[in-house]
Amino acid sequence: MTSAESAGNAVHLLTPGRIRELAARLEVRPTKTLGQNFVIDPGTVRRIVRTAGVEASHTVVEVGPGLGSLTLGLLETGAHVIAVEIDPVLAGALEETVVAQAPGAASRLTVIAADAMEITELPAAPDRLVANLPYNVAVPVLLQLLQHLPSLREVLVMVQAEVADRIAAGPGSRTYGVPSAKAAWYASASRAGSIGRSVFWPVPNVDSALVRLVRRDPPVTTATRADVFACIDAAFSQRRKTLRSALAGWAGSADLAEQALRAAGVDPTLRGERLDITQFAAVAAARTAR
Ligand SMILES: C[S@@+](CC[C@H](N)C(=O)[O-])C[C@H]1O[C@@H](n2cnc3c(N)ncnc32)[C@H](O)[C@@H]1O
Repeated sequence: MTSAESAGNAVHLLTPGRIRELAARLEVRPTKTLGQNFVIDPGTVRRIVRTAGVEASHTVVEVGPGLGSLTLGLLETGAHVIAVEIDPVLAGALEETVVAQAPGAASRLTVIAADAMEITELPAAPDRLVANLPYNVAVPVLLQLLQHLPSLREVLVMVQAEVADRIAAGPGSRTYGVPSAKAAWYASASRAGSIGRSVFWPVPNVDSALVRLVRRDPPVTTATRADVFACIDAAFSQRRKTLRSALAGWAGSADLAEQALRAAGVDPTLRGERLDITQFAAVAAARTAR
């Protein structure tokens, strides 16, 4: 490779100064509604990309590229990136930013101006999701993409630390709940590190953390995913109640809930926080089979 070619392949990550400049030029006023806290520290971008294990052969979907900090880090690996951004100003500016910071990488970027909650397919099948998710919709976006993009094998997302704990929690833990049980339908989840507040602009008032999810097969069951998710929602809608009462509305009555629980081999006096995804699937199947 000639030095001119290698210069063309260089990727310049966004520095805090460059981010300020871009934001001023685009007149970006970060909004809380869209969870707009931009990463301004190139070291953090590299850490996320390294932790995600992104390689040149990967096609990565990034939700919420914002000003492009993480997008450039992902492109630096040689991967293809499909970036889905809801804010039309940010979506419209991303390609130009990439051309300026990484001219040789622009052909590996596809920008989609859309709400990630409405994504059911993409122009190419991604094998990775890597994103600094908008915090207010992090869990629904994650579940939406795991559901509609079966090619996704691994996910590394930055979310609010408390949400990371909830996604990664196992049965019996205080933080185990709807996000943990539903995520477990698709993948095994674990915490992959903490991120300090000072790496963002504007500085958020919550701590952040990384969560890794690795796709696995859902439990074998005769119930549909929708049945199982309805059972999970009912079990946690009244967290402090026993499953017999919490599932009464869902099953038709407390007696019917008890029948389904017993048929699935689950003690009706337990609370929902004790059940793993396989047990939720068994309870949902037992009700369907009635
Ligand atoms: C936490 S910021 C991350 C920005 C950038 N990735 C970074 O790390 O600096 C979240 C981004 O998600 C975008 N966003 C918010 N809701 C969205 C949605 N439903 N679909 C797609 N993008 C969304 C915001 O406009 C914002 O750019």
